[in-house]
Amino acid sequence: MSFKEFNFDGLVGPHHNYAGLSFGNIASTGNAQTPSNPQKAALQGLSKMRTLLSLGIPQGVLAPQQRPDVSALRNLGFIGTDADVIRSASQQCPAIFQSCMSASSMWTANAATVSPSPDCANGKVNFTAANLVNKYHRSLEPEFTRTLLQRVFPSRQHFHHHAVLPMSEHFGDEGAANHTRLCSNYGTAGVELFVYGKVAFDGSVPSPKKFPARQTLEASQAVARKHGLSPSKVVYAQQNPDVIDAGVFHNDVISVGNSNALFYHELAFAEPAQLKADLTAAYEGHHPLHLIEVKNKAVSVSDAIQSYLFNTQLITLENGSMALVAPTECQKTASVETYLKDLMQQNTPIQQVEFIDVKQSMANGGGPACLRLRVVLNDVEAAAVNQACLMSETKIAALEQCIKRYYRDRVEVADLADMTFIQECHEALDQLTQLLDLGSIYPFQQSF
Ligand SMILES: NCCC[C@H](NC(=O)CCC(=O)O)C(=O)O
Repeated sequence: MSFKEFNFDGLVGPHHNYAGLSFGNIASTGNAQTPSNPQKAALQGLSKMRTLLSLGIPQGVLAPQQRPDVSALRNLGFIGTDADVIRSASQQCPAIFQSCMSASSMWTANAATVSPSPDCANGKVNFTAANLVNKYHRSLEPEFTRTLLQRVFPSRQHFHHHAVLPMSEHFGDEGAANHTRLCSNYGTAGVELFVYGKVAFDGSVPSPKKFPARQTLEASQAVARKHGLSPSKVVYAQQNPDVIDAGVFHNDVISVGNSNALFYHELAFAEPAQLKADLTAAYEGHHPLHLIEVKNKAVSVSDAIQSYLFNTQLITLENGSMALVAPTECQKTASVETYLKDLMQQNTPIQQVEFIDVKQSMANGGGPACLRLRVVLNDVEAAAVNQACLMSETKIAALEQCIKRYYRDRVEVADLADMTFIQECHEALDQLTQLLDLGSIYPFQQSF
C-alpha cells in the first residue's frame, strides 16, 4: 500500500484582519490595527497550494470558520438580535469583539494533531482538534474544527476523531505546530516528536518568563495516549524557554521535520543532546536519520523569527530528495540567504528551496508551515476523504474566482462590526460550502 503526505491548508477567510491578538507572537502585536487584504491573503494561500501541487505533493483545503462568533458573545451576556449583539459588543468591548472576529483558523498547523494509521493502535488515522486555550480568539476554534474535520474525513472505518482536550491551561494544546513525525518511509511506524513549552503540574521545571508557553507536556502526553501511540516511538522535548521569550511562540517557528530529517536551530530545545539521543534510539528504518542543526552564529534566533526559516514546509520530492518551501522573507534576511546557499552545497537530503509569498499571513505570524496540516494517508484512506476538499487546478481556479468575487481587498479593524461587511462574509462562506461539498456547516446556514 502506498502512503503519501497530504497538506491540508487553511483557506483564508473573508474577514482576515490584524487585531494584535497574540501576545508572544511579535508579528501579530507589531501589525495590530494595520489594514489587511483578505482577497490577496486568500490568493497567496491558493498560489502556495498550486506550488505544492506542481511539486507533486497532494493538497487539500480546510474551509474558514464563521465570524463573528455570535454565540460566544451571547455567552458573555450580550443580548438581542445578532445585529444588537454585534453592535453592543463592538462598542462596549472592542477587544473581545475583535477576538470573536478573527480569521485565525487559517493556520491549520494549529487545527489538530494528526497521527497516521501505521502509528496508531486502532490502525486508523487519529485526529485531536487542538483546544488553543492560551488565546481567547483561538479557543473559539476547536469545536468547529472537530466538526469540519469530520466532514472532510468522514469515514469511521478509516478515521478516528477524538474529543478536544479539557479547555484548561493545564492542557494547553496547539496541535501540529508542536508535533513532528520522523520515519524512514511514510507507511512504516514513525517516531512522533511532541515539543512542549512547560510542565503544568510541576512548577520546578523552568518555563518562559516574559511570553506564555502555549503547549504543556501533559497535553502532549494525553494526545499520545488517545492516539494509541507506542510509548517506545514517542519522544517528548521541551522547547528552550529563552526562545519562547524571544518570540518563538510555537516550535514550528524554530524547527521542522519530515521523513528522516529534522531541521532545527541550535537553541530550539532545552536539552538538545538528550533529544538527539532519544530520537536516535526511537528511530528505525533503512534511511539514516539526518539531524540538521543550524548554529546560532550562522542564523540568530531573531533572524530565524524575522525570516521564518524554520516555518518552511520540508517536503519529499518525487526523486526522493527534499525541498524547503520558504517565505520570500528568507531571501531578504542576509544571514538566512547565505545559510540557504551553503545548505544547498552540503550533503543533506535538502537539495532545493522554493520561495513563496505569503506576506498577508506572515504579518500575523503565520508562515508556510503554519498554513498547513499534514495528513499521511494510504490510497484507501485518501479515497475516503471528502474529494471536494482535495485540490486540482480546476478546484484552485474555482476558489480563486469565488475569492475575487466575494472577498474585499481592504479591511480595517473599524470595518469588522459593519453588518454589510459581515453579510458579505457570510455570502462568501456560503459559496465555499458549496464548492467544498461541506453541507450547511455554518451556524448562519442553520438558523432558518
Ligand atoms: N501558527 C501561526 C499562528 C499565528 C496566530 N496569529 C494570530 O492569531 C494573530 C491574530 C491577530 O492578531 O489578529 C497565533 O498566534 O496563533
